[in-house]
Amino acid sequence: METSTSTDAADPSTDGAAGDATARRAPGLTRRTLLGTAGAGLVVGAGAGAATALAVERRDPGPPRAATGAGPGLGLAAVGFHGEHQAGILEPQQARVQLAAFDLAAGVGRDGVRTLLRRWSRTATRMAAGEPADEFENQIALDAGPCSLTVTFGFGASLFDRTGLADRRPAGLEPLPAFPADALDPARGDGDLFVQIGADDALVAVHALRVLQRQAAGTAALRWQMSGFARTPGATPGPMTGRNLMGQVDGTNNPRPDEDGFAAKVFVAAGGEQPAWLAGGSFLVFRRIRMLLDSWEGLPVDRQERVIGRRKSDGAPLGAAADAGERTPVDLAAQAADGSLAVPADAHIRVAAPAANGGAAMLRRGFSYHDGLLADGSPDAGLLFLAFQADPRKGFTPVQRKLARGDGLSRFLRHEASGLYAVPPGVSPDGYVGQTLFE
Ligand SMILES: C=CC1=C(C)c2cc3[nH]c(cc4nc(cc5[nH]c(cc1n2)c(C)c5CCC(=O)O)C(CCC(=O)O)=C4C)c(C)c3C=C
Ligand SMILES: [Fe+2]
Repeated sequence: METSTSTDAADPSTDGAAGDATARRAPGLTRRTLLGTAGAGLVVGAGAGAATALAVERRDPGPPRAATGAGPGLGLAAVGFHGEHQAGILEPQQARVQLAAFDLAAGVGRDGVRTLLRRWSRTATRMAAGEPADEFENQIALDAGPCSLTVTFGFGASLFDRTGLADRRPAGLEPLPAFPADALDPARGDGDLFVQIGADDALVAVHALRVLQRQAAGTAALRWQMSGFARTPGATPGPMTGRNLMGQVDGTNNPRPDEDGFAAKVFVAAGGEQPAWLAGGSFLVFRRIRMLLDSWEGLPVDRQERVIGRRKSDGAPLGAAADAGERTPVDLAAQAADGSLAVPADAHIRVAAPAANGGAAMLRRGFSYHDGLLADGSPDAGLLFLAFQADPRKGFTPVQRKLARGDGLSRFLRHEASGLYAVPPGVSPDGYVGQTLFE
């Protein structure tokens, strides 16, 4: 059944990196959605393979979240695995994420990785369509639909040495520099292969990770794994940008897919400095950033707002009118009643702004985490910072250099793990992720 899912333009004013209405498809493919089949009364679950085969070859996140809300629509929404770019970059953030990195087993080379990537791609295609996962199906998500599952793969710098492909390693994978106050645990960062699994249901996300992990047995083993979360679709009366664990509206000033130069900020261009195999791909910077929440929550709200440079209630920039909103343009020259800068000199948005960093920009798509308590009783909680960009040497690195030195927010943060990955371009229906590198 064909559907007429409404727009091809994304609307980042909603609660994800790229809004709720992104609709793309691989060239030559029809747009068929699970919701379309659901309209005909079809029940979709992990065991409903034959019935859902219709919906495999396209990428479509389904209807706007506001219309979907909670309930069956949430489970039925599907994002096809195939497309120009990998899924999980432009789509709105799902409620749950699993992040993991794998290291190759000793002696595994290019052929072994190629075989694994073929299997992972085939299985990710099936799971994204709500089909059972090949031979390692474990029934964890048996009754659920795909819940907007996306599986996004990345390659760490070490993969290129281990597979004899050092000459094809992108310049953008140059290791990130050490930043002041970094307290990184190497065991929880980097890795040969990386995967970001997003879904609007925790079981669906964990199911996908378990399957990929078992498929990799003998070829690659988990190096680290982390779980994160964001706002559940339908939790707010209407679509809105989500909040982080500091209570701030977070994600407002992300580059927007409908703005000039968006692709150049986020995706690797053909014919540029990066190798041809990565054209249409991206780079992903990952940082596990713990928030010192006990200190933060002891700060009065007006001081919290000056640390960021935005109002906590609605995310409007400081210095803007009372009826301003999150989308009101930031005026960095605005003055408070006493003549001081309304957005202080060390406010996070002033220090991080592209205008203050030679235009450096990135698409932030972070998730919160809360993993219990540390030995001192403080929460082990914060942000799994994820930022897609065309070149980290022009995006993340210069911005983080400035933040580490002069950002008022950094007093409340600890960077505890880090990873940098080349994210290959999207996959064609008869191909596999990383094919342009491995063939
Ligand atoms: C190096 C890049 C960045 C890191 C690391 C980072 C960490 C971080 N940020 C917040 C909360 C907010 N960040 C906001 C804006 C913002 N942050 C960055 C970059 C990094 N943040 C940029 C480029 C921007 C946009 C600046 C601009 O152009 O205005 C905001 C404001 C709302 C928004 O625009 O998203 C918040 C809130 C936390 C909590 C955090 C680490 C845990
Ligand atoms: Fe930030």
